[in-house]
Amino acid sequence: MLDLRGLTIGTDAAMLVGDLSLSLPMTGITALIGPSGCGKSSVLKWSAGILPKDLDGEGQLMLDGQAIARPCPAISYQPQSDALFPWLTVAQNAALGLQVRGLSRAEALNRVAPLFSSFGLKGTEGQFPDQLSGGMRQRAAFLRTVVQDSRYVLLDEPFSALDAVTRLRMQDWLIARLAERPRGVLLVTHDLHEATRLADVILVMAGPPGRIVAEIPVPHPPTQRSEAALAPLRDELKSLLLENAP
Ligand SMILES: Nc1ncnc2c1ncn2[C@@H]1O[C@H](COP(=O)(O)OP(=O)(O)OP(=O)(O)O)[C@@H](O)[C@H]1O
Repeated sequence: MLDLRGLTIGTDAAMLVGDLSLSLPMTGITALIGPSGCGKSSVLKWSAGILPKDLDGEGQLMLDGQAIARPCPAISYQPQSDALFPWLTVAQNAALGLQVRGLSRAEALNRVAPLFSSFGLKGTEGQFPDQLSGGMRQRAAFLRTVVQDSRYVLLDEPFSALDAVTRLRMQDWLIARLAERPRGVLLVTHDLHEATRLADVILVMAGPPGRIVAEIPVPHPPTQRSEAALAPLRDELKSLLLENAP
């Protein structure tokens, strides 16, 4: 279990996140939803240890009950944009997270090479990011994130730039990858269909200052969810978001 306790983030002038706590189980997806600017990305960035220098963050991160320092190898983070470097090939981009963690370039490239096929990227190894479709870029970014084999993954709106069909395919693809290798995922999204389709638990944030106002378990396992069955939950989430709107 990954526990975030008493997180407060602010600038000299304003509190952006106020005394926020959340728990991430070892497996399954926890969605974090809330209005723009309530602090979702800042919570992820602080947890990943990359909060911008002009923000102050105070809080505790606990892994299986032990306080841990950030950044922590057990946690990987995928920022809002796919953040692929245009001057590196897809393989070099995918290997980058491992290099940051201390592997040589050759070792890192060897580690990612066998994964291209299951990530739907076979044949793209030597291409550059701008030669890929949006869905392929997201998969390349996701490959870079998960190849680090961290137990927890923080995903900031990973599918928001994709068209509706590609988004649905990528959601199914994410479920399949997590079934192969279970991890605890914290997924920031603005899309209530995506949250109810993928998540086991939905955390609703309000703010500023950012805080969690509801924690809602999603009924049925992801493979047994129909649009109709999830409609009342989406209505509940909409009401919560509107009630707590700034
Ligand atoms: N580096 C920064 N310096 C000062 N204020 C910042 C900085 N980064 C973010 N903020 C402010 O912190 C608040 C929370 O931003 P954050 O990006 O975490 O929100 P969010 O909920 O993820 O928004 P969105 O859904 O639009 O991505 C916003 O008011 C934003 O303007």
